[in-house]
Parts: sequence; structure tokens; C-alpha cells
Amino acid sequence: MKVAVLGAAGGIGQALSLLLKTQLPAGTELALYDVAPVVPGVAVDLSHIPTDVKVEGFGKDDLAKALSGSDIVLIPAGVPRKPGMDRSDLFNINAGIVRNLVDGVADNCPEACVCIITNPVNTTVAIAAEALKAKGVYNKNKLFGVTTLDVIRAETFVGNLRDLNPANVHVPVIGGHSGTTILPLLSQVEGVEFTDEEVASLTTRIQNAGTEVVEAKAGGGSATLSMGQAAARFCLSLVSAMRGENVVEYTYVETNSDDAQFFSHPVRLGKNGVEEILPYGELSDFEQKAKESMLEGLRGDIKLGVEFVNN
Ligand SMILES: NC(=O)c1ccc[n+]([C@@H]2O[C@H](COP(=O)([O-])OP(=O)(O)OC[C@H]3O[C@@H](n4cnc5c(N)ncnc54)[C@H](O)[C@@H]3O)[C@@H](O)[C@H]2O)c1
Ligand SMILES: O=C(O)C[C@H](O)C(=O)O
Repeated sequence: MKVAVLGAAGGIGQALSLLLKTQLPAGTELALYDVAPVVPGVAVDLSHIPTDVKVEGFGKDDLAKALSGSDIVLIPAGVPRKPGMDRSDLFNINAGIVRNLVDGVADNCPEACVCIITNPVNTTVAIAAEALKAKGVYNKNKLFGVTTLDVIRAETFVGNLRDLNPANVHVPVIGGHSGTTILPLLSQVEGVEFTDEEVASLTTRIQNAGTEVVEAKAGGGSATLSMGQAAARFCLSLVSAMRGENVVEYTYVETNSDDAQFFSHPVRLGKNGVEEILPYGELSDFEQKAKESMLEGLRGDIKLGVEFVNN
């Protein structure tokens, strides 16, 4: 098994690579790619941790080598937000970065599962899909937008509110990954009841949690450590699924539903990526209205990505 992290020298990239170095199964290869000259040093640093995961760093001219033979490619490369910005403000820079890196995936490891972290995820996943289609290698079962951070935040906030261990709380989060497109299904949290006021305020907090971090970091970037944890969880779930375990994660994938071309659903992962897209179940009136009012925006975000590659 080989896992590649593209953008490995960044805030997310380093946290994620550390978690993967310590948690991937023995025998896995971990390839770290970045355009930043520090990336070989990050790989040397991690290589001193005594696990049976072989780490190698690759600089800007070595994308092909980094990707060759990869089974899973995680992409957190690109610029993060500063206070006052929306995720969509990152489109101008990050769209081209994702396109180029995914072209590299198509050329060097077209069978790999590709996990997009770079924002705006609602749009960059569509860019990745169109880039893979243009190269004739798109497999909708192997492209994922990583929305796990929304899930772990929702679990943390619910756990804290009810004084429960967040590790034992499960909160479905569907939709996309920005603002109101992030839709936590609080009506489905087992064993916990919320008042209407709590549902409204928790939903808003989960939707704005990224901004909460951006403002707290005051110009120093966005979530990196919690995102590293979220991406590691998603990657390790994918690895377990590829080894035959039964694993379900919420992730932004291409669906056949009427909601939008890409939509976060509970997904049963398997040896070949998406095994089955599961229904997200019954929504409360509040969730149904919230879903209906965000769909147009989400579809617009997706269209922007499709047009970026095709126009
Ligand atoms: N999906 C999510 O839930 C989520 C959560 C947090 C952040 N993000 C997004 O992840 C991205 C990265 O955030 P960060 O905090 O790690 O940023 P960062 O600036 O700390 O790191 C980004 C890294 O990408 C590298 N990079 C830039 N262009 C590259 C290219 N063409 N090839 C390879 N590497 C390249 C940079 O050199 C840098 O090391 C941002 O777009 C951010 O908005 C997504
Ligand atoms: O908010 C951001 O810009 C980064 C990320 O999407 C997050 O949710 O933390």
C-alpha cells in the first residue's frame, strides 16, 4: 500500500503526515510531495519515528515519482483563508493547483483513490472529476471530498453541550463543505434530544466552525491540526476498507440523487473506494428547509468547477 500527500509541508500536510507515519499499517509507503523546499526535511524528520512506515520526500519536479504506484492520494495543497475571506475566495489560486495535481494523478496513478481537502471543496472536487474525465480515467467511486472535519466538530460540540464523551457521539453531516451547505442532522443523534434553540445555535456553530478557527488564528491560516486528524481518520478508514473491513464515513461524492451532483452522504467504503452510497435518512422540518435553501448555492459551486475545466 502506498499513500501520497500532496502539499505535505503545509499546516495540514505536516499534521496529517505525522498521524499517518504513526498509524498506517506496517509496510505502508508514505510519499510526501510539496513545492516548498522544506519537504525533504519534513520527510527526514518523520523518518526518525520508529514505525514500519517508509517515508520519502519529493520536491516540486518529482510529482510523478511521488505519485507512481500510489493507492491513495490526499490533496491539502493550496492557500488557506484569512479573516474576512470566504472559502470561495480561494478559488482563483487553488483551482489551478488542484487541476495540475489531479492531472498528475491521472498520468501516474489513475487507479488511486483521490481525497480532496483543498478549498473550496464544493468546487475543487468537481474540478478534480472533470480533470480526470478529460484524461479518460474518471471513476466516481474513487473521488472523495474530505468533509470529516465537519463530522468531528459536530461530535465535539454536541459532546461538550451534553457533557458526553465526544468520542462516543455520532453526528451525521451531509451536503457540502462551506457555510449553509454544511448540514448537520441533529435530529438523528442517538440518545440526545435538543430544543429548537439548541438545534439552531448548534447548526450555526458547526457551519461557522472553520471561520471560528480562521478568526482565532488572526491571519495565521485556518484549521490544520483538527483537519490533520480528520483527514487521517478518513484515510485510515479507506485503508481499513481496502483491507476488507466494513467502514462507513460521511464524504462528498458523486451521487445519482436529485440534491446535487456532489453531496456528502454516508458511504460504505470498500476495496475499490465507494462500495455503496447509503441514504441519509429522514430529515426534520428544520433540516429539510435548510437543505432546500442551500441546494442552489451548492449546485452553483459545482458548476463553477465543471466550467473551470471545460471552458
Ligand atoms: N476540507 C477541509 O475540511 C479543510 C480544512 C482545513 C483547510 N482546508 C484547506 O486546505 C488547504 C491547505 O491548508 P493549510 O492550512 O495546510 O495551508 P498551508 O499554506 O499551511 O499549506 C499548503 C501547502 O500547499 C503547498 N502547495 C501549494 N501549491 C502546491 C502545489 N502546486 N503542489 C504541491 N504543494 C503545493 C504549499 O507549499 C504549502 O506547503 C487550504 O485550501 C485550506 O482552505 C480544507
Ligand atoms: O474554514 C476554512 O477555511 C478551512 C476549512 O474549510 C475549515 O472548515 O476549517
